[in-house]
Amino acid sequence: MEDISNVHVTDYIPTIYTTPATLHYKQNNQAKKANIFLERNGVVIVLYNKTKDMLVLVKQFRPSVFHQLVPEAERTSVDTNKYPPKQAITLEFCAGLEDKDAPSEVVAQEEILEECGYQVPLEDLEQIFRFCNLSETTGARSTFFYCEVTEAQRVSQGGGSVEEHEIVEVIEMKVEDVLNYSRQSYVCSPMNFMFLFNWFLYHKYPKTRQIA
Ligand SMILES: Nc1ncnc2c1ncn2[C@@H]1O[C@H](COP(=O)(O)OP(=O)(O)O[C@H]2O[C@H](CO)[C@@H](O)[C@H](O)[C@H]2O)[C@@H](O)[C@H]1O
Repeated sequence: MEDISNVHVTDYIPTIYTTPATLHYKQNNQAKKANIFLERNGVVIVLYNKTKDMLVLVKQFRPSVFHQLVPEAERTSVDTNKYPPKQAITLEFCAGLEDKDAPSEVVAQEEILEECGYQVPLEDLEQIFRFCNLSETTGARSTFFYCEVTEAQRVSQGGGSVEEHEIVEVIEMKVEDVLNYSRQSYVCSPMNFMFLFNWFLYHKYPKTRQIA
C-alpha cells in the first residue's frame, strides 16, 4: 500500500467522480456565484465484530491527504523520500460512494462485503443518521449505518474492489485501542471518524463506562 511513486499534480482531468461547476444565483436581488464540486453521495458504516469484540476499520492511501502534506511549490514532482506516502494512509470506517441507482442500504451492504469481507443481511443495517457533508464546495450527503457482525459472516478477506484496483487494508481494533488512537494530537482520519466513534461508545458499546 505504501509503494507510491511518480507523484505529480496536473490541472484537473474530468472523471465520473467529481465535476467542478460555477453556480450562479441571485440573493436579495444581488447576483452571486459559487465554485462548487458536484460529488456523489456516500455511505459510512460503523462495523462491530461481536465475536471478537472489535471494531472493523479500513486503512487506505488517500491522495487528497497526501496532496495537503506537500507545499504547492513542490507538487510538480513530489519527492516521496521527503514526504513519505505512509503519512497519508488514513484509518476510517468502511465507506463508499453511491455510484449506482440503489438504496443507501444496498450500497452499504456491498461496501461491507467488498472492503471488509462480511456478508450481512439488509435488515442488520441500522441507519443512524444522514448528514449534509457541507462545505462551501460540496453539499453531497452521507448516510451512516451501524452493523454488528460475527465471525460466521466473514466470507472473504475484503480489501476492496478488484475491478476498481482498490487497495484497502482491513484493521480490527479493540475499542480501547481506537480510543487511544483518537486521543493523538493529529488523527489521520476523516472528521466523521470521531463523531461516529463517540456515537458508538455512547449508544452501543456495553463497556463504555469502564474505559471512559
Ligand atoms: N475522486 C476520485 N478520483 C478518482 N478515483 C476515485 C475517486 N473517488 C473514488 N474513486 C475510485 O473509486 C474507488 C471506490 O471508491 P468507494 O466507493 O469505495 O469509496 P471510498 O472508499 O473511496 O470512499 C468514498 O466514499 C466515502 C463515503 O462517502 C467518502 O467518505 C470518501 O471520501 C470517498 O472517497 C476508489 O478506490 C477509487 O479507485
